[in-house]
Amino acid sequence: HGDSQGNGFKFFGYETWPVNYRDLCDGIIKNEHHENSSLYCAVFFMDYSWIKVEVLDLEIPLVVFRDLLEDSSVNTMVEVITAAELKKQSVVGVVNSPSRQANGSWFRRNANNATEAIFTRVDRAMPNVEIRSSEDFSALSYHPGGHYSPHHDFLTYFSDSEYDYWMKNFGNRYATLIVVLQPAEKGGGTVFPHTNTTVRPNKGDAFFWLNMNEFQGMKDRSLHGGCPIYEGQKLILTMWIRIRDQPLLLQCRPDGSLSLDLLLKPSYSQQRNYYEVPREDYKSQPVQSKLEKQTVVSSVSPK
Ligand SMILES: O=C(O)CCC(=O)C(=O)O
Ligand SMILES: [Fe+2]
Repeated sequence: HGDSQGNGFKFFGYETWPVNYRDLCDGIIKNEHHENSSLYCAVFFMDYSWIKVEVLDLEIPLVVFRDLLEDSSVNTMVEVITAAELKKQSVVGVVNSPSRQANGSWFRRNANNATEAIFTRVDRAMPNVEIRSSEDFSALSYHPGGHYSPHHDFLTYFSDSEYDYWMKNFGNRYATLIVVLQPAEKGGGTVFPHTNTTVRPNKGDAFFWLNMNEFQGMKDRSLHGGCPIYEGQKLILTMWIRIRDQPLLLQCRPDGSLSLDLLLKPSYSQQRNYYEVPREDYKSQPVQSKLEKQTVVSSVSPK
């Protein structure tokens, strides 16, 4: 850590990065550190294969899925993106913004064998996240000098009249999943400044976090940015997952916090909607006299 690999490297949009955030980006060196150390790891068996999850932040939460994808689907996806015509990406309608320098293209989940394989694998890894509520895959390519300054994926509108198709039908951006197809040679992590964390996973890994709090407002702590690329090309797939039909936020504890079990131990809770126990079911149980005075506080009423 404390590496100065970014020293002296000026890029278009340099000034959109607070110095301490850029320093946080530069603390990560390829093949030396993947990212700041994990809090803990979990492994579960799903559909005949192991899923490995590491927790980097409990509060957002931010998790990394290791070796999620097979090389073959990653390689095919890289070929597809390389052959596609990529467009300069914009921020809130502004093309060539100093806050975002990347090229990209959208891919439907059933666009080709690779997108289908990736979608299916992500679905297996997160059975309690409804990824059918997500926008198309956003394939992004960053070259040296490319970056995306720290921002929130949660969208802010000033009135309902500004809502687009996604907002009207699927609501706001509840969570984000990023699939790493190819890390840059130098630079190009993803920084979460409020957690002091830079994620810089390897080919075939993916990471996931929530952009919304339990009141479905913006989660400040989800602030993140695509660190500047110093060498090589970074290729990722971003999946912005909308709030429609999501079980995780409904399963709040009394203090409003989120149970990570649905992410880390989903095989215990196989069925997607296992938490939706109607209150009536509790009432119809014969109540033993000893328990009579107790109130059921754990049931969550379906919305
Ligand atoms: O490039 C990155 O690491 C971050 C990309 C990002 O923030 C986004 O696509 O919303
Ligand atoms: Fe983002």
